Amino acid sequence: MPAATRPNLPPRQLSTTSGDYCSSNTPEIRKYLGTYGLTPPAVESFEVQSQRCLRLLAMKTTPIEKFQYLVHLKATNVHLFYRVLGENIKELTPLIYTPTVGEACVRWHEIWTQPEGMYLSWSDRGHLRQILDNWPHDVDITVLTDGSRILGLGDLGVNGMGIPVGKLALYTACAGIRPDGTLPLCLDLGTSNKALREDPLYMGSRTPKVTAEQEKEFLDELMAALTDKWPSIVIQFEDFKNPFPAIERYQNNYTMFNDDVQGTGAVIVGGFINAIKASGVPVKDHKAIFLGAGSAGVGVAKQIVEFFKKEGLTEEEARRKFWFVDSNGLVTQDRGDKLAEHKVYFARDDNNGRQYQSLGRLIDYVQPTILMGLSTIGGAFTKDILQKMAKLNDRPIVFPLSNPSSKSECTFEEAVINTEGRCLFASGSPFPAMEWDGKLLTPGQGNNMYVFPGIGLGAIISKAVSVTQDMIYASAESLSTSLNKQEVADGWLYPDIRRIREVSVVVTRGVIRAAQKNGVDRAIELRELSDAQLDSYIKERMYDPYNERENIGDEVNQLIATASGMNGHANGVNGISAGVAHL
Ligand SMILES: NC(=O)c1ccc[n+]([C@@H]2O[C@H](COP(=O)([O-])OP(=O)(O)OC[C@H]3O[C@@H](n4cnc5c(N)ncnc54)[C@H](O)[C@@H]3O)[C@@H](O)[C@H]2O)c1
Ligand SMILES: O=C(O)C[C@H](O)C(=O)O
Ligand SMILES: [Mg+2]
Repeated sequence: MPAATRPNLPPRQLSTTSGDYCSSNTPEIRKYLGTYGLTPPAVESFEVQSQRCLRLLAMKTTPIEKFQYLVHLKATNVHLFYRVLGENIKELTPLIYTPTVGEACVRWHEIWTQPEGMYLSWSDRGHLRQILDNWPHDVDITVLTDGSRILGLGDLGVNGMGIPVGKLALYTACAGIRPDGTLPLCLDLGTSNKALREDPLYMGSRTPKVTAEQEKEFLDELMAALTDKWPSIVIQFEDFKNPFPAIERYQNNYTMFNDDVQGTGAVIVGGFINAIKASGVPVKDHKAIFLGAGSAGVGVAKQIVEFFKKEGLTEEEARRKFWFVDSNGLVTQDRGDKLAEHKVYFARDDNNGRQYQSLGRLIDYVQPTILMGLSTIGGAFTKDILQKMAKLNDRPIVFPLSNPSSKSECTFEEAVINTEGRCLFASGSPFPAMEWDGKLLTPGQGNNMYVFPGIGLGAIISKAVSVTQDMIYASAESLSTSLNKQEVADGWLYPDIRRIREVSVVVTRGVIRAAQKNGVDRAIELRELSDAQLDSYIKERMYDPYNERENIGDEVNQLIATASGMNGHANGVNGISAGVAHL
């Protein structure tokens, strides 16, 4: 076949990142692009490409090398990346997200190779709206961090960019938000991490973190700029050290939510509802100890209060079911230190002057049915602690939720062994299944990845003006109903992550219905749809990498179609795309 020139086509800059050299491009596409002869001759199917990706991945020996390969794949062939991810979601999520993303953030300044997302610095204030014009796409959703509390790893400054990037990849993989509708955003407001500031490879401002007041001023400008540029944008706050003022400050005026407080609260309630059922203990008899009284711990407890209220408890009865422990011991009203505002609601006043410093002693005193960990203290649920829980309860509820794995309060194996296989378990980071007493036990993963994609998609599709408490709670309830018969029969607390796209549809529907109930939806035509119709509507709007051409881009399709005397897309042109969508 003669190598073709590019008849009737304007000059085009070829690019390695837009699929111009993709091995699935047919000879016709290669000719039109002028890449004929510049790639190996085979025209490859997705299966073959995928096989190569998985082999390449298997050749990488460390999680961080695998992470880097996947970053490269996303940058060079985005649809292939999402196909491979979608088909191997259980295996690959721990590589692009928690726990590997934790190590990637710690080493971001060493492993960075290519730009992803946007960085906005303190010195940019006054110009944020202008800078947003540099972003080349229309944005549906952004994940925003200042890097100040990355997982349980502390302040990592602009190294925290890995988190918005990872979360948004899950928005696409789990809820089908178009990749080019996502904006990872990292604020460069200085960092309290002295070692990073002094590291020659660090890529952020080498100044201490700005004050809380200055950060508010910056965020006020940013929220206005984002919404001016993209009026329907959904803004997710992530991994801020002190996120409490942000929710109160912005939730009524912007479509925003804080994933660590609200998303985490919802995902834990979702699994918790199932754990309570499985425990056999009536709601009124449960008592919970929380190790860690930070944004996530208090966020989770507040959502559980809502659940207890729906189950018939008064707010006062619900509130009194919690005992919080922070780095100074049991959170009480008479502890002698000034409690942070968010802890006051749960501070105990019935401790008779006793200040419990040790978790073990507190367990003896409270006799809890539930033990939650959001403390960032890896291994805090020791053998002794777990055995106490097992002695007190037939089915102790044990949720070590801190991330990444190294910060988990215990592993699944430790929990199973020390409770003789009886615990109802969910952890923030993934752990492998294990055999116990001839049975395969599978751990639940209580990670906000089960809900944030559906909260975001629900807010986008309903065009919500704000994200209400009812929308958050609806995501939890919907999640708890999304298990199939087999998962329920097997005693799982969360659905199989391999079904995450189906689960996200259920969560999205619940979120949209709650937006409608609260009257914050602007897409009011959706109110008329039945649940089945709404589900179809949601699915139709979800990005599906199998329906995308192999990265040849609309521009090239258009040119091919035009050159062939056809209108619109290249579907059917000389068989060019006949197979492309399903190669
Ligand atoms: N599973 C999930 O989906 C999920 C979601 C959000 C956060 N998290 C994890 O939860 C953890 C906490 O996040 P956060 O935003 O609340 O952080 P935070 O910094 O606001 O809170 C940490 C809390 O732990 C307490 N703490 C620290 N050392 C302690 C000790 N030795 N004993 C008892 N308490 C101690 C602190 O006093 C504070 O109350 C992180 O590891 C994060 O990765 C998990
Ligand atoms: O990022 C995660 O895996 C969950 C959560 O948002 C966290 O901060 O730990
Ligand atoms: Mg987080």
